[in-house]
Amino acid sequence: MPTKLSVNLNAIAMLRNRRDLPWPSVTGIGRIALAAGAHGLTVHPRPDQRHTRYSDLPAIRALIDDEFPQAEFNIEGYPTEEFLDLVEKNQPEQVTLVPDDPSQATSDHGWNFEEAGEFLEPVVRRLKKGGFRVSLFSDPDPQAVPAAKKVGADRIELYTGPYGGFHSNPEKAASELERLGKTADAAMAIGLEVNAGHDLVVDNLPPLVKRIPALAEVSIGHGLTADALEYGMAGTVRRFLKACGW
Ligand SMILES: CC(=O)[C@@H](O)[C@H](O)COP(=O)(O)O
Ligand SMILES: NCC(=O)COP(=O)(O)O
Repeated sequence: MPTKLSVNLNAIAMLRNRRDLPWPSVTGIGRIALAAGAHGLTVHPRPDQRHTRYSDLPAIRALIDDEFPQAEFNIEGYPTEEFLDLVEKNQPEQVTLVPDDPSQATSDHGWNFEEAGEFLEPVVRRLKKGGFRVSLFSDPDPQAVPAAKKVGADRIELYTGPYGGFHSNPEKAASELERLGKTADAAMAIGLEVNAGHDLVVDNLPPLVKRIPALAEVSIGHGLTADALEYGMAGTVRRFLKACGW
């Protein structure tokens, strides 16, 4: 089966949050993404709610339940008590735990499983008891994978930021791709499923899914939203010109 696509709505929410107006609508864009065939929706609510707001989550849950029951809801974030409560209230199919600090602009590294193992183990147990699939954001490091398995996760999500960042350096991108591939091989060999995300775009996806054919899911926000603007801009300008009377 090809890799599933979960559309991350954080960039849409951040754009909406520039004004006290309801557009672009996070659920409206989520509906368009699911109607176009996306397999799920991802949000990464942070404590300052500068992207997805906590109040967006029930509406996304209802959108999936009412209109796209085959789709999955993936909530990402650092597992504070507030975050775990949010997860339990909104019942996603998947929770992705990310070691990000509230001051970070975006996620930029995976868990250090040796250091965080004791902290993560009861969190993963609680989430799994609640019926949620648990994925752990992971750097591409094949040696680290057994520790991820030990804390009880179902999946790891490979952090693809450096791979995406080497878009103009094919040699470095190829070596980073191999590190991602070796980490995925190591994870799958011990029964972990593998997701991937961060700075993925139309150009860097084909080599990634070729190197990791069993990649379960990619979650994509920034690059996908940029493409939606670029490819949707011409038609939108024409609608506005028409509204001006042209
Ligand atoms: C875990 C991960 O890589 C994404 O959730 C990323 O943090 C996207 O979130 P932002 O678009 O809010 O940076
Ligand atoms: N988990 C990664 C994600 O959801 C999206 O990251 P990005 O495409 O916005 O970099």
